[in-house]
Amino acid sequence: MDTQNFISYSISTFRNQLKPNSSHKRKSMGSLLIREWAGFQQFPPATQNKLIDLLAKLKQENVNTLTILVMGKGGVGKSSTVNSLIGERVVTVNSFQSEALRPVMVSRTKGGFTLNIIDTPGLVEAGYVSYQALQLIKGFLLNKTIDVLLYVDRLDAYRVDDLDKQIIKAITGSFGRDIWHRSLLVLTHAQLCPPDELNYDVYSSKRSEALLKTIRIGARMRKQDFQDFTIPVVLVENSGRCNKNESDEKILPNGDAWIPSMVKAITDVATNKSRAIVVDKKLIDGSGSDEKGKLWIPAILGLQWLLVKMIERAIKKDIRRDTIAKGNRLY
Ligand SMILES: Nc1nc2c(ncn2[C@@H]2O[C@H](COP(=O)(O)OP(=O)(O)OP(=O)(O)O)[C@@H](O)[C@H]2O)c(=O)[nH]1
Ligand SMILES: [Mg+2]
Repeated sequence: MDTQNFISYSISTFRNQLKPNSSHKRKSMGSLLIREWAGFQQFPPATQNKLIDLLAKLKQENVNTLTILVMGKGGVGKSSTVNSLIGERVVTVNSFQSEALRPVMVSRTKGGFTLNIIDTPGLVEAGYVSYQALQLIKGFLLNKTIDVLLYVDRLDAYRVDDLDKQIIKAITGSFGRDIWHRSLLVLTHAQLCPPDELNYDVYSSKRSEALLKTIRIGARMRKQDFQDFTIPVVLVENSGRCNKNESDEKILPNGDAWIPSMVKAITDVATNKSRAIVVDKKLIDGSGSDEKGKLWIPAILGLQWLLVKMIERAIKKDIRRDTIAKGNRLY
């Protein structure tokens, strides 16, 4: 069988396994109950076909499970993106306040393939990075392996600021720089009319470049290292009012059917030869991540103490000298 035939054979075998009348609704994996991916049937047939081909490719690469972590600031569309990807309303979306207080993992299975998506609370609290949220996320991820990170922000925000950089820094400090090799930049609210009559693609790439630069600076990556791999950018429109093409697929203003494009980008990252992020005790405690700087803290504190002592001694000497001089003047 030549390569082309082998690929067609694998895809058709996989298609048969994916037929909708799979007998059972739930599968037991140890104590974890994993549901059949019912939301898959909600996608239009054109999208389903593209996704089946992508899942078949993953299977060829022996990837039977994919665990996707979704992180970003509050209210940027993390949960909505999870719901769009699964094709069901599985996590709560809230318009008026930050909703998720703790991480939630949603698992779905189809034809022997398991998709785990972890939705997380927003990483900002009262204008600062929420280290409490990060701690919660790290605790939740203990003993899990992250295949792909979706770092979510909005396409229709026009600025990047220091807070964005601090968030990237905090993620890098928690999970190590390598997490960015397994990442996608996901930009929601992508059905927009760019300001100042800018062309849609020009506007999107300007916004993407600004955020990618922030990731590079926040993760303290050298320009060269950053150029050696690219963080794919995926545009997403979660709104129910998203435009559709003639095949009923949700499309962006540039005509791209974004759900299959996002799954394709996820598939590429999952098979990009970099290592998945294993969240073990060492990483959680900081020694395995980029928090190695913490080891310097006792030495720095010691040096500070020495400095204070030296200044104290100098002041006392000065006072003593002053008092003797005053005494000499009195006599
Ligand atoms: N128009 C539009 N609205 C969106 C999109 N994504 C999310 N929203 C809306 O933005 C609001 C916040 O969405 P969520 O998905 O709850 O955002 P989140 O990042 O999960 O928020 P937290 O869990 O609070 O951190 C909701 O009103 C969503 O309907 C999008 O792509 N387009
Ligand atoms: Mg949410």
